[in-house]
Amino acid sequence: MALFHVARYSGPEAAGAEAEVDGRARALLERLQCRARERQLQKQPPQQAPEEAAQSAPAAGKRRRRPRRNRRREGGREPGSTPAPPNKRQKTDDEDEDEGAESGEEKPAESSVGAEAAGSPEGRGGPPPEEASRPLTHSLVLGGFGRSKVPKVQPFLPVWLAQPSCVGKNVTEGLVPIEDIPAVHPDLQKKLRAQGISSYFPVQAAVIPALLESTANGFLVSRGGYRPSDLCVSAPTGSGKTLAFVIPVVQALLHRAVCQVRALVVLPTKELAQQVSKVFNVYTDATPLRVALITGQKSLAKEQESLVQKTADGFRCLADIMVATPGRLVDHVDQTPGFSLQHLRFLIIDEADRMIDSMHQSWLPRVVAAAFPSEGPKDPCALLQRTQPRVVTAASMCCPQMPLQKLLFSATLTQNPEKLQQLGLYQPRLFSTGSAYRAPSNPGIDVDGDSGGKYTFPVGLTHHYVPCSLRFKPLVVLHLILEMNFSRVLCFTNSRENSHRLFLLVQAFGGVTVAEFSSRYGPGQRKSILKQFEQGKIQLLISTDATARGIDVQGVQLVVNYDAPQYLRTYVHRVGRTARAGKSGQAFTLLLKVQERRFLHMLEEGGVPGMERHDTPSELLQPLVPRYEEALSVLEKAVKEERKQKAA
Ligand SMILES: Nc1ncnc2c1ncn2[C@@H]1O[C@H](COP(=O)(O)OP(=O)(O)OP(=O)(O)O)[C@@H](O)[C@H]1O
Repeated sequence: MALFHVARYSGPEAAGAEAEVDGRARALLERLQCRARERQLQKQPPQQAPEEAAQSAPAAGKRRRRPRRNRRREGGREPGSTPAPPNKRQKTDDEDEDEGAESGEEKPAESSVGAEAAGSPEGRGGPPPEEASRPLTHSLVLGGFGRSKVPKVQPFLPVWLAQPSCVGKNVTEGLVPIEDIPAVHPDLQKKLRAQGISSYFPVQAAVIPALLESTANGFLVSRGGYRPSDLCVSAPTGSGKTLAFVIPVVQALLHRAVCQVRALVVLPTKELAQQVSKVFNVYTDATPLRVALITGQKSLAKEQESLVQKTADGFRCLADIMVATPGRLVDHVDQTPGFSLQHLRFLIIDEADRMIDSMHQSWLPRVVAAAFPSEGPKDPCALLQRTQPRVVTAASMCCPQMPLQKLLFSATLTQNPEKLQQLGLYQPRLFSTGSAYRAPSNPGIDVDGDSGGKYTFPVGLTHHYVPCSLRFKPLVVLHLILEMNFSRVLCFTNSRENSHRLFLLVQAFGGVTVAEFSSRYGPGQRKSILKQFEQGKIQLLISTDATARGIDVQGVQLVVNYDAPQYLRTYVHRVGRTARAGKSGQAFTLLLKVQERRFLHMLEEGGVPGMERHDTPSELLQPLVPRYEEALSVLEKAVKEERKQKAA
């Protein structure tokens, strides 16, 4: 820190006091310099190994929090001190918090800058408050004492992210009749009509032609031998993203000669994979194309049988399109003899932001390595031979090879370039219904690591919040369900224990057909529960976030967040189980007093349109109370019983 001591001439009348003040200033300056040296030494331990430095970074971050508390205590409250105006001070504190919450490697660097600029006076090597407040009439110390605001770092996005191809978000407007995209195969058009689909939704109208163009010359080489761009698609829940990739993939593979795994769809859950494979089955029906579902629902051996067949001269592939969860996919890459991804043309990553989060399982590098094997005998047919794509040169272009095109889909696609970089996208193109990236004013809000801008919601969805107390939360849920009398209500909790207890309580209360969906049940049971819910046999399904993403159950009219979701992305997916495909739906979130401010701010930041407050006056709840009290005692007994059984 630079400190300057400027002595000023103040006239003969001040000559007496000058010596005293000068001495005091000099002493103060010495103390400051001494503290600054000490701090410098603490900050930079000599010859610290890089690993140590990396490990010590979070600890340093923790240490920094303490001075902030001191600052709050000291700043402005000490008698005689010169505080900043209260609102301004508050704002600076919030900003520090934001910096602390920001993820990634920039965090320590940014935080330390923040600490320098806004730390406690002591922490900065400044004077203690009482000294700082004394007027220094003849000395002026320049530099470092002002609460200078650290300039915000503006995100610099690559052009493809900053300027996406815009897609209409309203699926009831801008529909494109099926016949207006003649590039889609007549057989597929027929199947679409047979499914009751007469027009493409906006995202389909944008993505299907783009994908068909990249496969216009067949799936082996793209137009002119060039490698096609990878596509990223960000569109609201229920806007028809599944068909946006199913139709072009099926069409590209329709005329394949030999069965090989050419399209691979990776999804985060078994239920979602099952749902997507069902859609593929519809559109590959009466074609030679085969779809394999690889999720671990069947034994590994059974799945192997559906993927490869041993023949006299090697192995025969049995699937053209594979729909898989990442764990089981890697099992097959490692353990299934004859399993090959060397002919993979499309890698579709659905719920891409969630899949990026699961990259620690390193499923993607394994898939890419399997698609571009570096060892083994070379295929004599040059067109089918592949090497990992590198820099495009004249030489690399002379021998065209089958590209591997990555297609990413999500309602909450990350706009964080660092996260997307992990996917190794090639000249990506983004189709988005959202507004361009807008850094939130409080990045600490969306602490799931993706603080990128706003999301778009289905137009037919209305958002409500219900202030309530912890004690009456279940009663409020019951009141909502009984009051609204919807036939399909999906209620989310934050844990399987909460789901189970609420299920037991509602069951004991009676009057509602209820079921729970969580990891307490096996895949078979979960499948059957979802089916019953879809058939309308279950009125209220209480679920963990296992059904929050992608699950497409027709006719869900109401989503209740019994436990408020912690992250905006979770909220987007949960409430997206209703108001799908242009229908209307309602979302209610129960909020405790302490949650209200943060939650409403999070939603405002995320671009949730018009959150309405829905009060449930106690007069309305009162008639339900006696039954509720009874149900509570039944729940208590049931929980005790379960504990006993567990212990036994
Ligand atoms: N063009 C269309 N016309 C009518 N209905 C359609 C059309 N396209 C898709 N649908 C229906 O819309 C519903 C939602 O589609 P889909 O599951 O693909 O949405 P999504 O965008 O993937 O949603 P999420 O982000 O929640 O996974 C499905 O029931 C599907 O059958």
